[in-house]
Amino acid sequence: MSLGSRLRPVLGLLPPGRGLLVAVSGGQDSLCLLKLLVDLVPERGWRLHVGHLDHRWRPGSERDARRVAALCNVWGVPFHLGIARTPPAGEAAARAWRYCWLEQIARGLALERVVTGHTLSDRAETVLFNLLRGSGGAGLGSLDWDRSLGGGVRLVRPLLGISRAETGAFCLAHDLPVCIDESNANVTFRRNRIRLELMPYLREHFNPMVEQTLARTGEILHAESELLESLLDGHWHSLVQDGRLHRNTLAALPLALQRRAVRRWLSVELGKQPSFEHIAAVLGCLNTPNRTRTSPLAHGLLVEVQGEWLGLVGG
Ligand SMILES: Nc1ncnc2c1ncn2[C@@H]1O[C@H](COP(=O)(O)OP(=O)(O)OP(=O)(O)O)[C@@H](O)[C@H]1O
Repeated sequence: MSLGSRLRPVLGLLPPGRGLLVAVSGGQDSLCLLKLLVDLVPERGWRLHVGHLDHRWRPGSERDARRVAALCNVWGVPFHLGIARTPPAGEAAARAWRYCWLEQIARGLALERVVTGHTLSDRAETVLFNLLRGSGGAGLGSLDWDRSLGGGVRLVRPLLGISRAETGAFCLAHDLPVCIDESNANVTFRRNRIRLELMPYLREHFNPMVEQTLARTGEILHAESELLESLLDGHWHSLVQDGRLHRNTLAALPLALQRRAVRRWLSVELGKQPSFEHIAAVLGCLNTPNRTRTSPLAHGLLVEVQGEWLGLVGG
């Protein structure tokens, strides 16, 4: 079956006539995505735009931008370029900058969707990456088809059912000018080691379909995580008041929801994801005497028992 036909079942995420900002790095996944979408424009009537970000991480990075711009010119798709003023320090900063820029451009052009070229292979690698870091279901299922990017813009990943091997073959068959990112071969990055060393090992020695299997695990865990989050939503109102957590309400929840509640509460109050140890420390205060305190969690803040409530105080 062609990749175009494989995409059909998920086209509901990209309704006809909508404005789409396609994030194109110039690599094989996003070029494949762009070509598939361009071919569908006559039928779907989308208003397509392309966004490319130059991190300025390596000399000559502007070459990738020129290549993508040239292709957009040939295909008649408006091209937008974001250039980092100073190169982002690391992957996480780069990702935050990319999504923030893409959302702003999309909003400025009144485009409802940002579309990225994440594949089934990315999803499988994310499951492994987060498993090795010790994530729970939310982290393992974090890469999904569709989520809010903020500002009324949604982030859609239509290639999550298609592997990197397939996007590579597609680009070859259509003679697309794929940009090679040499940093992808650098195995000092943990993600690259998973892709280049761990995944081939697992494929050879454990399961030839390991990518598909892990991607499916990600899909299952995402749905289960959504269910738990919606159950938590139902309790939130009685759990949290004025930034404090109600101890007895928390204690009455099943352990899985207790952990999620504390995780959500601390993420909001601390502005960062808490560790498992922090969550356990807070749950350790469920039956302790008044004024019991945890050790400091972050930014010099710790959790204190305040009668019926758990609150954050400076250490
Ligand atoms: N420099 C870029 N310019 C435009 N889009 C990009 C750029 N880098 C990545 N993207 C978009 O993000 C997709 C995923 O890229 P990549 O796997 O390198 O990012 P990631 O950081 O691993 O993803 P995530 O943001 O989920 O962590 C690409 O297919 C593309 O759509």
